[in-house]
Parts: sequence; structure tokens; C-alpha cells
Amino acid sequence: MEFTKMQGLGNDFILTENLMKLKRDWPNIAKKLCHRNLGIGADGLILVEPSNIAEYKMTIYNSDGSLAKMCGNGIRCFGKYLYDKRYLQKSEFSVETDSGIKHLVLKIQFNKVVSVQVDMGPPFFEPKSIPVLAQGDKVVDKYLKVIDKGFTFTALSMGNPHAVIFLDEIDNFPVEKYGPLIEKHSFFPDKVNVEFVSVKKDGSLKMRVWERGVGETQACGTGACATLVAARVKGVVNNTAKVHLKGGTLKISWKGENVLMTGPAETVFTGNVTI
Ligand SMILES: N[C@H](CCC[C@H](N)C(=O)O)C(=O)O
Repeated sequence: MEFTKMQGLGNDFILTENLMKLKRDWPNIAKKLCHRNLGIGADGLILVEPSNIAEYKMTIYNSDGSLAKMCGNGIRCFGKYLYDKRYLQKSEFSVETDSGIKHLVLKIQFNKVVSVQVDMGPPFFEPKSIPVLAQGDKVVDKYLKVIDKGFTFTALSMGNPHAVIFLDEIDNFPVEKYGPLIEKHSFFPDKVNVEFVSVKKDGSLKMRVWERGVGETQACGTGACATLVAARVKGVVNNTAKVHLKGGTLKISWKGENVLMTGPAETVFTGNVTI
């Protein structure tokens, strides 16, 4: 199987083409190939597939083999892949995902993709659309206790579920202790991606993420979008802000309708693997 290893702010993926839409055991292939000691090593496996409603379809599996319906860093890599492979001779196009069609705009300089802007669609707040077990039409500052610590979280979907927690300081916060407990909490029937966020004096946001089906990653595109939206709902940030992640910075904007995310995408290496 030919593959291309790519990354967006250190959130890394194995891309491979499945243009015949072969029904393979992709969850187990993802687990095997994403393993950092026994496989290629990545946060996820992305399939490049044909689409009847957009140029191509992005299907993404987390490193634990679970199907993820959307991936922000992954779709920027996907867009760069299509352009670099000359599958598309344009810099604006749509990609089908399991969370709907997303529109991409590639910034090209000297025939090189320098950044990708993605229209990530609207956030969803309705508890059943996230899903989260809660009342009301929005889940803002809901209390949650895990072992010895209470948190308040704001929940929303960017096509995948997010629980955003605001803290004064995140650099030394034990994400690896509390992240998995919140990820698998009974409030979240489909589990959840967990963002730990601090608001900076310059109006930017700093975020660490425990990703559903992966663990702590260097960056999370949908998580950065969820973070900006939750901060807007709480009135602690403007409608456009930089979100600083371990792996770098994303520019996120939300003016009440669709969320726009802009950031880099890089190819690391290509190869062949026997599965
Ligand atoms: N772990 C996520 C999918 C990957 C999202 C993240 N890598 C991003 O850049 O949005 C989930 O299960 O919903």
C-alpha cells in the first residue's frame, strides 16, 4: 500500500488512496499503521476516496481505529495532497466528509501550498447533535466531576464532539490524567474531544487537547474551532483569534455562521507498506 505521511502543526496522518472504495478492515489497518513503535506512526489514517457530491471524499480513522467524522488538520493536509498530486488544477474546491461538505481555499506561492483556509461549517450546540446528556439548547459552563476534581465545560459539535474547559493555567495541567476520564465520561455517549484553554491578555487563546480515540496531540483543528466558538459564547474573545497549540498557531474566525480555520499543511515523506 502506497502512503504519504503528512502533518498539520504536528498532528500527523497517514494518507492513502482508496479510489475503488474497497471495503477493507480499515479500523484495524489504522490501528496497526498508526502505532508509533510497530507501525508508521500517526494520529490517524486518512483515505482519499471518490465522491459524487464534491471533488473527493476524506474518510478519517483515529489511531485507535475509531471512525472520526471530521478532522481540521487532516483536511488541510488532504487539500494539499490533492493539489500536489495534480488531481486538481485549482486552489478552491470542496471536499466531502462524514460531517458534510467543506470548502477549501489553498494559498499558493511559487507552486507551493503555503496555507489552507477551510470553511468548517457552523458549530452545533443542541445537546443531542453533539451528543451530550444535558438539558437546554446550549451547554455552557456545565459542571463535571472526575475523581478528585470538578470542572465546568462548554460543549459543541464541529461535526465531531468537543468539551471546552477554561482554566487559568494549562502548561502544567495534568491533561493525561483528566483527559481520558472526561473523554469517556457518561455525559458523552459517543465520547468527546477535550480542550483545556487559557485566555491570554492579547486576546489570543492557548489550548491543549486530549483527542477522542488518540490522546494528547500537538494540535487539533476542530478543537481550535470549538475553542474559539466556546470563548465567543462566553464573551471572552473577539470573533477572530489566534489559537496557540503545542504544535503551532491556527487563525480561527466565527462571525455567527460558519467557522473559518486557516493554517499550514506539510508533507513529511512517502512510502510503501505491506499490510
Ligand atoms: N479525534 C477526533 C478526530 C480528529 C480531529 C483532529 N485531529 C482535528 O484536527 O480536528 C475525533 O475523534 O473527533
